[in-house]
Amino acid sequence: MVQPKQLWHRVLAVRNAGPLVHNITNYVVMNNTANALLAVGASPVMAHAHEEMNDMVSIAGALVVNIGTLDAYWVESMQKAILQAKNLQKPWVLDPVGAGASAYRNTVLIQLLHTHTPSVIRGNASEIMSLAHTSAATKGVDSVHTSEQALRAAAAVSNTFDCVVCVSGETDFIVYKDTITGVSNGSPLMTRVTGLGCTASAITGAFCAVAEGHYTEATIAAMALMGIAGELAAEKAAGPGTLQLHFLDALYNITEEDFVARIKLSAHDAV
Ligand SMILES: Nc1ncnc2c1ncn2[C@@H]1O[C@H](COP(=O)(O)OP(=O)(O)OP(=O)(O)O)[C@@H](O)[C@H]1O
Ligand SMILES: Cc1ncsc1CCO
Ligand SMILES: [Mg+2]
Repeated sequence: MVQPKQLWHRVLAVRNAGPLVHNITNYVVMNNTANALLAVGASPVMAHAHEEMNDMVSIAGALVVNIGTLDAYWVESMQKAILQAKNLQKPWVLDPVGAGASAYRNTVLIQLLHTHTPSVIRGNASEIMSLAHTSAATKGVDSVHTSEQALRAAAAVSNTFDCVVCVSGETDFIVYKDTITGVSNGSPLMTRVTGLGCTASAITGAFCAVAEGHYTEATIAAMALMGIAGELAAEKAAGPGTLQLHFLDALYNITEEDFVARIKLSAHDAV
């Protein structure tokens, strides 16, 4: 299994390189996501005008596509950006927010996935199960399943699209084909702040930008950083409001000592 120190080096790589991450994301989370990217040392840009998709992807280290607040114009932006990522061989991360909640979301997801296979898909359990057609149940953008329940679906999606799949939850599972790594950090209070899953996907994009193709390890490192920062923040927070503030500070201030002492990794057999 990957060593905590190796993962820490990926945190440092993001801080040192400061990659630009191009996000096409939802109205709800744009500000939190941009601030979280800055806190880990990356540079965010949120953009969706058709006219600038090619230029923006060409200067970015990674593209993150999040379907949280969809409309037809944005879908075309997403397709243009994904095609440019394909042409320039840049990593792209898909956050299938609300997969299964509407027929429109499902149709768009199929279009995006067939435009070019993502490097990583990061979603909650219900979203990943919807992508694998193993369940149609969701509660909008929130999961009604545990991440363990989505493991078989995650493996199926990874095999179908030949990409890394991360299912978040109490334990985050990072799945690539038959390799499954669990990250059991985090706090239940994280589910009471909107868009921390979207933040996880954006940070995964930053880690992929400096990963030189090692997207599984990049995703494990990003999810461990999310979880540990969430734990550190929850220890100081009085509720969701202050969790959000302490979370950004924890992302920014986290040390190798915190990271290595707190990380909870596990290896799992194929399901
Ligand atoms: N019960 C839990 N215990 C600990 N950590 C959790 C728990 N549930 C979620 N997390 C952490 O919260 C973060 C967001 O994951 P979550 O599964 O809530 O995403 P999501 O449903 O896509 O969120 P959103 O749609 O609001 O962006 C991840 O880093 C995950 O590890
Ligand atoms: C609440 C919400 N609705 C659409 S996107 C979003 C942010 C969390 O996914
Ligand atoms: Mg989500």
